[in-house]
Amino acid sequence: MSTPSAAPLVGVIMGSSSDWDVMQHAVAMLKEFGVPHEAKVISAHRMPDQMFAYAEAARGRGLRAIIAGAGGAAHLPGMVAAKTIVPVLGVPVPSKYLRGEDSLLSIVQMPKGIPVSTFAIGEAGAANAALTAIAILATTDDQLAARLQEFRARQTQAAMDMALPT
Ligand SMILES: Nc1c(C(=O)O)ncn1[C@@H]1O[C@H](COP(=O)(O)O)[C@@H](O)[C@H]1O
Repeated sequence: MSTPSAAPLVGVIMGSSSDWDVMQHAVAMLKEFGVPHEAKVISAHRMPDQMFAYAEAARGRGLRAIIAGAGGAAHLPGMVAAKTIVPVLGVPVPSKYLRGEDSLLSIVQMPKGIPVSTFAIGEAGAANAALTAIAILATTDDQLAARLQEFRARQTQAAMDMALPT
């Protein structure tokens, strides 16, 4: 589909560098599929002006999906979604005191009209957000669609090959 140096199609943003342990799983999946992407720390709380600028420029820069991860009072995905029509995929990052249940509820309970597609808490959510971004791109990219089908087939085979210690 694209060379790694091509303009990013997917933006991966997170509220803090402390979210990287989780969000790296989204980046790893995008890399595995060869999808041009960028990864940045953007915080609605700590850098609201930069967050607005990022969201406002996203569509014009060619981003087709934004994966936004945050923990605790996780307003980043919703606020980005408020400022762009690029699909926003929200990843709840596990928090220190409430295990990410606060992150999940902060992201998922959006008011009607401003959607954030919300994923599971943690690593699986980050990986699945990337797979959804890839699926969005695959609607107009047959090569990427074929790679996604192969990924699914490998996963099915791995499940069928699972053995139990009997
Ligand atoms: N939820 C947000 C936002 C935001 O939503 O704008 N900005 C930072 N944070 C979150 O604060 C947590 C703690 O951040 P620090 O580790 O930097 O103190 C992180 O999980 C981050 O996503």
